[in-house]
Amino acid sequence: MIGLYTAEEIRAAEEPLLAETPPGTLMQRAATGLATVCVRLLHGVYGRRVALLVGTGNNGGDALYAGARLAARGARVTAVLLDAERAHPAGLAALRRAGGRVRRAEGPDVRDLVARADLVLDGILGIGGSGGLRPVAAELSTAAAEGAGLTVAVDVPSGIDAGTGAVDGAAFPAMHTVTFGAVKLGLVVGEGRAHAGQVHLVDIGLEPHLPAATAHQLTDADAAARLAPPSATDDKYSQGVVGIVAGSTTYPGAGVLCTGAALRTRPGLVRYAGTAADGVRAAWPEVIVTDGRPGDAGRVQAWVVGPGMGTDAAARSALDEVLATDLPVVVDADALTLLAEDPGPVRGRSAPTLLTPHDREFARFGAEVGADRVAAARRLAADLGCAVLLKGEATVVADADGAAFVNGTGTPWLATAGTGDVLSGIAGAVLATGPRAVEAGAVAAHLHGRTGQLAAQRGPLVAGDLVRRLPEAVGRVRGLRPDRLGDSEA
Ligand SMILES: NC(=O)C1=CN([C@@H]2O[C@H](COP(=O)(O)OP(=O)(O)OC[C@H]3O[C@@H](n4cnc5c(N)ncnc54)[C@H](OP(=O)(O)O)[C@@H]3O)[C@@H](O)[C@H]2O)[C@@H](O)CC1
Ligand SMILES: [K+]
Repeated sequence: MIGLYTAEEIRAAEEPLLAETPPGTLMQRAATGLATVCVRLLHGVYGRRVALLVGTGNNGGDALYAGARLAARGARVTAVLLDAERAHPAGLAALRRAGGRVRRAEGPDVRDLVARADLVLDGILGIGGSGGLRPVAAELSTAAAEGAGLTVAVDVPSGIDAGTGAVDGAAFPAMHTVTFGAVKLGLVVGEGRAHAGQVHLVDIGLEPHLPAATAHQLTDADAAARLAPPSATDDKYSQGVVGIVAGSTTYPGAGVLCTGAALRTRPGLVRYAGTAADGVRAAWPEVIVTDGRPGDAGRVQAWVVGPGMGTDAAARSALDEVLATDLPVVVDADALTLLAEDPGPVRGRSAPTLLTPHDREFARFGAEVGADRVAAARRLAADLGCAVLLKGEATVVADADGAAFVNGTGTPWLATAGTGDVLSGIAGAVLATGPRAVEAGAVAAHLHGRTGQLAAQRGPLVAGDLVRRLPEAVGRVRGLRPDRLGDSEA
């Protein structure tokens, strides 16, 4: 798992490291790592035009020292100082010694210089910044974005809140972010994610001083650990039997997609109860189907309730029946609308419970999501005493105790009808294997995103494509190559 940290946690970890290393060591480590990534991204630097946007803090110092290294290798480097009197003096001297030039941000033609650069390094603000970019910095960031060159943020894209990903006003739009010591939470969630682009982590020796992270991102290996193949002793009942309460005569598709997703994720046994029974039976002959109540479906290890089920009295009664069991439950879509009216049945549960709202469903529980998506998910989870999966380009999953995951595999192609039904089916299949609800949500979001990426390789995707590609996506997450059989992997 990749630990995700706030600016305060990073600062606290830096303190002892600064005390035990000679002055300037950490900045040199940061600048060296930064320059190395830039050389790689530029495929060589000789003769390339590099513009450094330099603020008043150590973030600007990093940019100046990295610029000095690039200048020493033959790049044509110009530092653009946002406040000429307060730029990092030693960094400035190093850049000049290496042959770099220096300009004031307000100077004539600076905008053109930035727009024409092959590489623009954003050293305006790091983790010491607060609020959005001031006007001149904002204008130069726009010039960088409109230019043809690479945009690379130093540590964090200036103008984003490193701890939350919130953007208050303007922020630097980076294609890449080279971050030091540990991945900041704000680089992977909310608006910060879009501004950070691809994140590169540079080791500056911080790791031994970092606290245990309270927020994480899963890797494929982490997700694979929850998607293990059945063992030789497994039978159809022992792999986690999932029960699906979804779809209706009006919306049979939601039942078909949700059931199919559960089946394709964990095909041991899936049961279905609801009024889309005919559609589900026709689409998935492998599923045990009843058009009765959840209790008529037979024994399960986890329930998924909600997609397309409607919000009438029968739906409420089915939801209450499922929540009254002592089994793990995924609550999605229409069931969330019903639950928001009276969340009582969730508050009293002790079995793992995962709510999977999008922003509008989230707001029905009493408060808008706002710019800090991790805090919002944690708040609702703590309030209801269950896990909350808040959908988004970077889906956040939080538990009542504050443990949180930010998904790294999302793709905008997933913003299409029915993909949520697929996600809840996957989550139910994972939840039936026995993890904590927050972990099941994180694994489901990871697999759902990977499946979306896979399906989108062939162009626009629809939710049914996800269901079809799920087995291959599970294999890929587990490290299987599509052209090799599982038994040849050893
Ligand atoms: N510590 C370490 O060991 C290491 C740190 N490292 C690096 O240092 C970075 C942190 O450096 P930092 O603390 O100097 O803060 P930083 O983010 O550069 O900027 C603060 C300055 O900006 C100003 N300012 C604030 N908001 C503003 C705004 N909206 N618009 C305009 N200005 C604004 C504020 O001044 P103010 O104007 O508020 O008086 C202040 O002067 C970190 O991200 C990493 O890159 C690495 O080298 C590794 C080792
Ligand atoms: K920056």
